[in-house]
Amino acid sequence: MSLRFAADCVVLDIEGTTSATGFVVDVLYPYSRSRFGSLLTERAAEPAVRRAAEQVRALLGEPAADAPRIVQALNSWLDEDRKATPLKTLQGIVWSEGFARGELVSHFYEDVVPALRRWRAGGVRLHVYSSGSVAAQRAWFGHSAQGDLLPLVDGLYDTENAGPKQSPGSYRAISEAIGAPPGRTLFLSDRPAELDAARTAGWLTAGVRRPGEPYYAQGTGGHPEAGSFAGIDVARAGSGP
Ligand SMILES: CSCCC(=O)C(=O)COP(=O)(O)O
Ligand SMILES: [Mg+2]
Repeated sequence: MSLRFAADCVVLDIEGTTSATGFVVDVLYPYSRSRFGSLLTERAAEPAVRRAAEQVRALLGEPAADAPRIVQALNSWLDEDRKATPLKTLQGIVWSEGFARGELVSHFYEDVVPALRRWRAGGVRLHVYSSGSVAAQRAWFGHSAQGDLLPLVDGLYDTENAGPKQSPGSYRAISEAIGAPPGRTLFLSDRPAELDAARTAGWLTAGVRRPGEPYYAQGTGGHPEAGSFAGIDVARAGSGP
């Protein structure tokens, strides 16, 4: 059964929704883990690295934490899959360089790219909102197995420029930035708590529930449910779904 929405734009979660969590955890996480040491020592003076290191110290409540202590904290957050903003910033630096060198190629479920093209051809704007940093998102969409998907995307949002994904205020901030009414904005995610926050902000929601993903057993928490993007029809509000 298809879900039908009248919406002007779609906002996409990545991990568990457009792409497999297993790929992120098995391929991307080890790639960043093995490079944090050199990033935090050899490149500590780079503004983005220095700023993220300060954010880690603040989160730890340890103003004097040195590079090995920061690396230890990052690795334990990786073990927990904690979506801490400085962890995501540092991963984004490492991953973008890996994608640019051709050492990484991103994964999208096979139903995703045809649906993105279909919705966009119908005049629907596409945005991304992920815990992964904007730099990581840009690299992810720019270096997929299906080619460069960035031309399909109108805007990228993360926990730095929008806020935490389980906070309704973040969705309000994105509505403000993209200039679309909340009631004509559809959020697709695998996590019920994110969908709840989006709905509180007045957005349309659909839970994407894919077998094998961590939130599959939990269900969508009462949000409309789709097993893949193939089962989601989006038409611009006013043009009839
Ligand atoms: C290109 S981002 C890589 C995935 C990632 O690190 C992440 O945290 C994604 O979380 P999401 O909010 O998309 O579920
Ligand atoms: Mg997700």
